Amino acid sequence: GGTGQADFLKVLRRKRASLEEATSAAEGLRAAGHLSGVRGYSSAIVASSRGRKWSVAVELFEEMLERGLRPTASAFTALREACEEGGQAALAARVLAAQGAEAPASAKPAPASKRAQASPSTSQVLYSKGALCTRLREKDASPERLSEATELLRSGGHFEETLSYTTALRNCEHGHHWDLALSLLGEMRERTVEQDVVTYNVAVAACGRGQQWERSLALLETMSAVDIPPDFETYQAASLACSRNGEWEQALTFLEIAQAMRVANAESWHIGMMACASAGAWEATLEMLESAGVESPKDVSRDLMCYGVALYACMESGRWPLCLALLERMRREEVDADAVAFACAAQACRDGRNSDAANEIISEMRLKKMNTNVAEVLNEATLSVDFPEVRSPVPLGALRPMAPKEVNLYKWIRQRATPGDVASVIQVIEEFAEERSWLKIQGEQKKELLEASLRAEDRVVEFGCYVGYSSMVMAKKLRELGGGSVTTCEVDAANAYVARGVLQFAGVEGEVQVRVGCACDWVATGQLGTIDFLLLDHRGTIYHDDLHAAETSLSEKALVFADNVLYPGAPLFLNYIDVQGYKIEIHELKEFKRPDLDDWVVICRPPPLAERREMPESTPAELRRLSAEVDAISWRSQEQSVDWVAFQTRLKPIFYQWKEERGL
Ligand SMILES: C[S@@+](CC[C@H](N)C(=O)[O-])C[C@H]1O[C@@H](n2cnc3c(N)ncnc32)[C@H](O)[C@@H]1O
Repeated sequence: GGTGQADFLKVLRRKRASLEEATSAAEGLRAAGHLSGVRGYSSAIVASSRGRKWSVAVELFEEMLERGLRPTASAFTALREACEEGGQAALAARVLAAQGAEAPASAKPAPASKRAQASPSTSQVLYSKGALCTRLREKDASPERLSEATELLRSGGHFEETLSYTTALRNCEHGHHWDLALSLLGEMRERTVEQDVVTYNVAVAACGRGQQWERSLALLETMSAVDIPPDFETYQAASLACSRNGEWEQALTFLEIAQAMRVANAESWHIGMMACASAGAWEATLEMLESAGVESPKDVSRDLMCYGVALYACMESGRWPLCLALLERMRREEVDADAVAFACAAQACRDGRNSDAANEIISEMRLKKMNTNVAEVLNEATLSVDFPEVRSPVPLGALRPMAPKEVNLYKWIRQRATPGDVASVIQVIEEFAEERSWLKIQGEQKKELLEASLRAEDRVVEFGCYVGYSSMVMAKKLRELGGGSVTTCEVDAANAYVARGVLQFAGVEGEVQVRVGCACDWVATGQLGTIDFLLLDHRGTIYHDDLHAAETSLSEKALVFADNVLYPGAPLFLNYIDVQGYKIEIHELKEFKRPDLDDWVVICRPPPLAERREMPESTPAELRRLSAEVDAISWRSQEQSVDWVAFQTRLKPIFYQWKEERGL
């Protein structure tokens, strides 16, 4: 007695557990009645596959089929992978065949000749866990849409362990769906999915963001009832919850508890100070400045951070003389003020009609070569991009050195476009490219072709997100068509953060998820889900490699849409799709805002699953040389200006000859 479903599953999941231990855990599940329905079996199959006990997983699988039960999609996938890993290719093929067979599966798995049919598109539509969780971030999602997303997560077998629930809760936090977060928390308990301190921390945060600070407090009590001790993040989340609701005194109470329990740190202290400052409690803020380094956690000192918050509090409450005194004291204590600190003081003086003092501060800023546009500095200090994948918001200022043009674009959008109106954001980006500086986006003719190529319910994967322009074009089009999802990979973290900010502003964060990293690494994780529409727009000279890696995820109706095939050029990709037997369509058009540069967009369709081949062993030397040249000029173009037109004049005849030879 005493051992619950979660404990047995834990044993099954453990890679180091022996086969005997795993078999008796499965026995334990059966004895306790946890193997009665689809969900119980499927969780056990997923767990034993993760733990590399393919034989246990297969046994459970056979048992399910005998009883006329159909495993969940993730059980199928996990089992197939476990069989493949265990060198059981024939078994893996049988599992695949059973998945392709009509539901519910019959006792006898379908013959292997049905294999080609067993692609994901013949079974139920499978969205990746990430894509479904992303929907929970939509702030104005209807209850029906939210419950559809959670139902898809459940039936897709994505809700089998702690981490998936926690991810969903985190997304609920960002979508302000505190009620859904609480109900998922309850569901975890009912289904005996293990809860940990992180699960509760996220739930506390979700209530806080949903303006339900009292429920946050109630959760702290639940934690002690279920015997999960809070950690420093719990108290931070709780005091942030209070802070968001203007309850600064309550926030300080949590700070005190955290300090008494020795789990407070500098971040906790700053959250407390900000709670006071933003609620207008300037005296309390200044008191905290005094106690910094004295009665505070060890890692706190009277530094720029504390002074900055104090200056902000005094500015907000109109105390300009205090601001001047603070600046003076910073000088004495040799704490260097930054642009934001100066700007707070200058703004306070202006508000107090003391323009002499304000001007003096501004000349000091000028001497230090800081931006002297006070409003702009303050505005940028309050702008940050905030999304579930990072623990705390990323301030725009931190992104500026890495992506100055893109940060300016983001600010442009915030000033000119309408929040939540994706069409206006798309248009403002085009205007920026027209009026300020060129952007490497799929505008004009390319945009039209992209829109015309999408189909309802397409699960789009994009390689090369940049600032999210094409992702938004697709999300908007998919909305018009009635549904679908976009997952986009971006290797440059600064671009990806800007993109997330832009997507959030446009109100499409529920349909688009940004994955930071190399496209091929994301493919390797298997987390991109099934792909109906693959958009290649990252680096032409590696399209063929990344396409090959993604091929096993392509659905039967999959289309590949490749931009920049002629300019700057993707010769090895052309060769690849030709040799592999793709159906190829070439669209001749112009590069965005470059009427002097021709380009090709290639739309192609992979051969049926059964006919797909390995990577060709050799490619013609001429093409490889061409590809190396494209790489070289592309790298050079990042440092200096290059003559693209001349380069094209040389390249074009080779591409057109290739095209003619194939009658395309
Ligand atoms: C032409 S831009 C994409 C434009 C975007 N599709 C649009 O139209 O709005 C190419 C982007 O791909 C990114 N990139 C380059 N190599 C990559 C890789 N291996 N994986 C993911 N992203 C990559 C670059 O950082 C750059 O932001």
